[in-house]
Amino acid sequence: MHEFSSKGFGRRVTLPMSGMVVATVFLVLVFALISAHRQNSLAVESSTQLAETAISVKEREIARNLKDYAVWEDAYRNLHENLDLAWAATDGNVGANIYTGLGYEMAFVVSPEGKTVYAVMNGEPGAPVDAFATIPTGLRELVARGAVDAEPAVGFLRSGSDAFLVAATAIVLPSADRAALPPSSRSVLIFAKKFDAKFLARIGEEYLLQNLRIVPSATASLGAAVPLRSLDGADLGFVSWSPEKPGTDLLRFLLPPMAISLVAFGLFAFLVLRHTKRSAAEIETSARTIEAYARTLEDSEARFRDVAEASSDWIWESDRDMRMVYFSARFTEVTGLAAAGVLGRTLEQFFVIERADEAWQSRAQALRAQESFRDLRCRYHDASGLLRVCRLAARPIVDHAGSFAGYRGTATDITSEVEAQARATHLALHDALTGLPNRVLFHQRLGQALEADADERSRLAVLCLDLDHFKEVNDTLGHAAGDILLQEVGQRLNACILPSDTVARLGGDEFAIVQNGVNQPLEANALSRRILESLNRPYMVDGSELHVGVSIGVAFAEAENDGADALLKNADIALYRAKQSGRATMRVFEPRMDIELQARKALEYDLRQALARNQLEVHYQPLVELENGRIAGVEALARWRHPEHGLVPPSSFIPLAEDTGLIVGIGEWVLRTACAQAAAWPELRVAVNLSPIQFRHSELVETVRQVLVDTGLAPHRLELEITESVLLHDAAAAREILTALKETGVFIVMDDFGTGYSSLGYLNSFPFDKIKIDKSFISDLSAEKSNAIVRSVIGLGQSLNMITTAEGVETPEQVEFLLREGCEQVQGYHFGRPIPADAMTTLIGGWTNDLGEGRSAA
Ligand SMILES: Nc1nc2c(ncn2[C@@H]2O[C@H](COP(=O)(O)O[C@H]3[C@@H](O)[C@H](n4cnc5c(=O)[nH]c(N)nc54)O[C@@H]3COP(=O)(O)O)[C@@H](O)[C@H]2O)c(=O)[nH]1
Repeated sequence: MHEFSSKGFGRRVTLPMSGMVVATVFLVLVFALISAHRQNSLAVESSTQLAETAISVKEREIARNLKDYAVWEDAYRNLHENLDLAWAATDGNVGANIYTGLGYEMAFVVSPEGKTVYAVMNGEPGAPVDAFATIPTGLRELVARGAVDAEPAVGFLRSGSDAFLVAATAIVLPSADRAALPPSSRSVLIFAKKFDAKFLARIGEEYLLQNLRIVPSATASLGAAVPLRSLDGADLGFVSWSPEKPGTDLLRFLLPPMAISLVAFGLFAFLVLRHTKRSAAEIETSARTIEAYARTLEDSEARFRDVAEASSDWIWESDRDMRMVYFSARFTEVTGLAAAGVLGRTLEQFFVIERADEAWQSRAQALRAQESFRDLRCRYHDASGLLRVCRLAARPIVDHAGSFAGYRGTATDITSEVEAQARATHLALHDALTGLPNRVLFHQRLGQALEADADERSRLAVLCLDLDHFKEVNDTLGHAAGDILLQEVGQRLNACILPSDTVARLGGDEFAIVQNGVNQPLEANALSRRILESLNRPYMVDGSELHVGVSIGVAFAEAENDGADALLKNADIALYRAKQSGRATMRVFEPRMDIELQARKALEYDLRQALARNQLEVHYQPLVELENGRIAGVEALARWRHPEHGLVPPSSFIPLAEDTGLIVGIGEWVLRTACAQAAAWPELRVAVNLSPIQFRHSELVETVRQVLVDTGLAPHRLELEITESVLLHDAAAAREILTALKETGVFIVMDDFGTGYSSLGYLNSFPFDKIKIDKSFISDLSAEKSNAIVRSVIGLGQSLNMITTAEGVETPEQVEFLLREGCEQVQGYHFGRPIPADAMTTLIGGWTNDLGEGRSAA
């Protein structure tokens, strides 16, 4: 495209125009100046001629006047033949009148002998003046010529510093033949006119020559001059004047209006140019805009081409019958299909509209109504036969008549997007570790199931599952092993359910199942049994055989229950109850469970306040040496004096304290209180129970050490009772802690021996000082089996050099049996119930050695 610019316009139009204007002005000026100069020159020329004429006239005039006096008979008689001065001067014939009348300053009569015989100087006749002395140069030659010439000889001669126009001629009779007269016989009359300022002024007036004057040189001329030369060629100066200057006058006349016209023209030209320039600039702007539009259009087309070819979209067109008539090149690149093979097929033959698309109906309607549509999701088969997903958008093509002529639109292959979306949805709804539905999907499924009618709802059961001892697997074998275990659990659960059921991992070791059973609650029971049986089977993880059970809580949907959350909560309460019931079991939700749970929560709340409000107490139960009946020590047992419920036994709040972690604070408080109390008693030992939770607490050893220091109790007077469960968790760590505790000097007691695994290995490999036989064996001593167990434990203690204590001794028969079997210590109601510290202080003071009487402390 031709570039149009205001600069270019300036170069092409403004400058030539300005040049022409300047050239015109210059030419007019030059012509005016030349013309003025020529006119001035002509004026000088003509005034010079005039000046020359004037001089010539004055020459002729002096010659004529001279001749009038010289060619006169009276003059011949009185000035030549006889010199009659009276005639000349007195009579005034050739006297003062020469000056006053004719204006000649000098008049001389020179005799034939060349002598000045008469002179009139400035109107004074008869002055003895020698003409040749007055006019020393050139006069003789002039006189000589005048003497012979028919006409007076005229010329300019200098007298002093003045120039004179001098004329000389012979005095003759008018009738005389000059040629016949010898020159030597002639007297000559001379007139001289001084060329002074006055004379020149008069000439100037006559001949209109301004400022006529004599100047010494041409350079001093007033503008025009003619030289004055004497007859001998001597320089007498110049007659100069101020010639008229019509050219200059003309210029003076012309230049101002011309200048004004020029300025006006220049201004006009400037305005025209400026306007033109502005117009040019506007045109240029327009041209640029058009150019920019054109470029934008080109860019847009290029962009469209690039986008069309570079994007995954392809462009398609259909005719009014929806038959495909055009595909862009991208179509083949994306689908692998040849456009020719598809052209001619209808839109709906190639694209299958996805009816699952939420808004598909309105979009499909728009398509049929020949309106614009977008986001119409379709499927199609690519060249390899794979089903792919694309999104269509199109606008109707309208022909010149305004009728629908087909569609033009884009198709975007969104297969990857849809797949990614599906993956994301799966991830959002499934547990990454097990692949099971997660809590979100579980809620969706449960919600959907609950939307069914009352009949179907009554078949619905929710099972909440929690693995038993999973935390221990995680803690001992690490999280990787825990993950493998969870995956295995997921697979086993999946194997237990029916396809209509949903099993989900809610988090950690919690799972849940939505079961659709025709015969509820039978089917839920059956499923629970299957799960208990399946999950109880050992797991092989990293070459180790692991055992984890599962606790199950089941809740059934009521015809009008409160929804998914309520159902799940009920199942969770039932699960809690299953856990409380010793794990590895199932419980079905009952409404009272909820009440109990609420009560437990209230209790938990109160327990949190108990320590701060001094509601806890320590009671002491004596430990008696069976052989001599003396009190060997006391067991410190926690009590909670609740403001409303009265004295709460530890069995009601210790498990709660353990579940909530409050046991750490409570346990330390019991330890400190018991040690402080024991320090006040004589050489009695005090036994304090350590919860497994306390045992796992990292600061246990330090706490014990510090309490002993603080209370001043000798370490050997403190017995710490632990149960087997402490050892189960992490045997190595337990050994380390027990050893550290042992090093402080305290006694370590194995409590409730016989209730757990009762591994003899524990007794051997851990530093126990005492074994306490659980009261369940003592109360059952009538049974043969219990007898045997108690006997063997006593024997074991003896062989391991450990003290054996039997707890829960209530009858003399039991005492007798234990005495017989060699049991060293006893504890039980037979000897005394747990009592407050004051009562124990009193009891210790009054205690006798009377075993036979079996006095009770309670
Ligand atoms: N971690 C802690 N545990 C504690 C603490 N205080 C108590 N406990 C544990 O609570 C359980 C129940 O204790 P308690 O209700 O005090 O019962 C003790 C005795 O009263 C009871 N006992 C004693 N003699 C008899 C008897 O002849 N018959 C009978 N039925 N019961 C009797 O036995 C309990 C003491 O048992 P043990 O600890 O195994 O020696 C109990 O397990 C306590 O350990 C505490 O501060 N921390």
